[in-house]
Amino acid sequence: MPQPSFQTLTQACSAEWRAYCQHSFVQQLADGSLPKESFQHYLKQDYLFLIHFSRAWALAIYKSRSLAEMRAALDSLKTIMDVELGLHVGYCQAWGIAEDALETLPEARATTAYTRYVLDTGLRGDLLDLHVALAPCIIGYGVIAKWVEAQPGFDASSNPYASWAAMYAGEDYQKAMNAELTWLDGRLAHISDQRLAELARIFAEASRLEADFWQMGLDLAA
Ligand SMILES: Cc1ncc(CN)c(N)n1
Repeated sequence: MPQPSFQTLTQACSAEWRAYCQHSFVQQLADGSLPKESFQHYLKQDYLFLIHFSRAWALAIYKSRSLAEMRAALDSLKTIMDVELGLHVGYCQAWGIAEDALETLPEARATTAYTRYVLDTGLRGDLLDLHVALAPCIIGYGVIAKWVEAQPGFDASSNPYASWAAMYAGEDYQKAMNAELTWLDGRLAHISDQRLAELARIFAEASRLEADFWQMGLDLAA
């Protein structure tokens, strides 16, 4: 039997992974038909989401057992704080929403559910539990953005969400995603079947919460 890897997790949770990666929010993003209000609602909640995910990566630093692991988690934290949050602030400024107004937005239930699930999983589990809970986020968006850009209906010159896709398909984000894939593949290679089953449950739940996050954007849900 081949060694377990990140791909083993996506295969074990194929329904949840597909429902997340091929959600209608993503499909509408790719063909440019996503209503602007849905994207705005999503992106404002994502600003709040990223603040909590920064906390989760800070927890990964705390739970690390070596300097190499600490540096890897710090790199992911910096990708969120320096690359992703910058894109969100830029979009919101163009819509006339200042950064301090974003921080005081009320959190939608989907934002609270997902972020607190990941933080709780990391607090009660070990570093691998935490990384698996974070994987649909960091790896999923890199995969989704490449898929969006490869769609025949995607036209970067007219699609209103092209800069969103470009950031996640771009070099900095893809580098962070690949570093996470390498780390996960290395750690998953030697685990037992029982541990794999535990981690697959975490991965499935985090993927389901990602799909709920897209749905929150579509429904403009509070
Ligand atoms: C909900 C969500 N999931 C993932 C990502 C990509 N880090 C994000 N910005 N937002």
